[in-house]
Amino acid sequence: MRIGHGYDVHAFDDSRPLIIGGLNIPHDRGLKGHSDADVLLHTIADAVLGALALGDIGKFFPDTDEEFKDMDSKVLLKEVVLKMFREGYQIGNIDAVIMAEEPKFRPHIDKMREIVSDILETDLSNVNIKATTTEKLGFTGRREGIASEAVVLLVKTEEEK
Ligand SMILES: Nc1ccn([C@@H]2O[C@H](COP(=O)(O)O)[C@@H](O)[C@H]2O)c(=O)n1
Ligand SMILES: C[C@@]1(CO)OP(=O)(O)OP(=O)(O)OC[C@H]1O
Repeated sequence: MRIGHGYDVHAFDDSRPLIIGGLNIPHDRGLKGHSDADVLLHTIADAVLGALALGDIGKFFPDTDEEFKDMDSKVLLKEVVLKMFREGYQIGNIDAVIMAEEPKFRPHIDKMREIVSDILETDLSNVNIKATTTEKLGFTGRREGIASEAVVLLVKTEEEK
């Protein structure tokens, strides 16, 4: 078994749509980034790479490379999942949190879990996603951006889950 941790932050950007967990979330602003700025999927990808001791998404998808401009982060996460399979691992379980004062994510969480579990090729019951405000404290509390954090457990493909 291997454990991994991911953390990511993106600032709000009035000119972009809000894409989190592979979903377009209705909101008056989105997030700034080289890609579609899906902070949750980046966090999960980093957690998987971390568990494999393969570094981070910036190593494989540099934000200086035009190829990854406005990239769909579902594609990015899928590529990380393929690396995981090549290393002989699969998802044990994952637990992620989105930190944001706004918008409310609760109504979208179940759909996000479906999208993430499909990409990770794991059962829905292995994926937990939650959201919290930071009680108006810090940069998330000031509505300057959104942060996300995840932990993931990987198991050898031949191991019982
Ligand atoms: N952006 C958010 C933040 C929170 N939630 C949901 O509200 C619950 C209460 O949040 P607190 O920060 O006051 O603990 C939280 O457990 C989430 O279910 C949300 O949907 N979107
Ligand atoms: C995903 C990448 C690549 O398009 O760009 P961003 O959307 O800026 O995301 P970030 O989490 O800052 O870093 C990873 C980047 O390399």
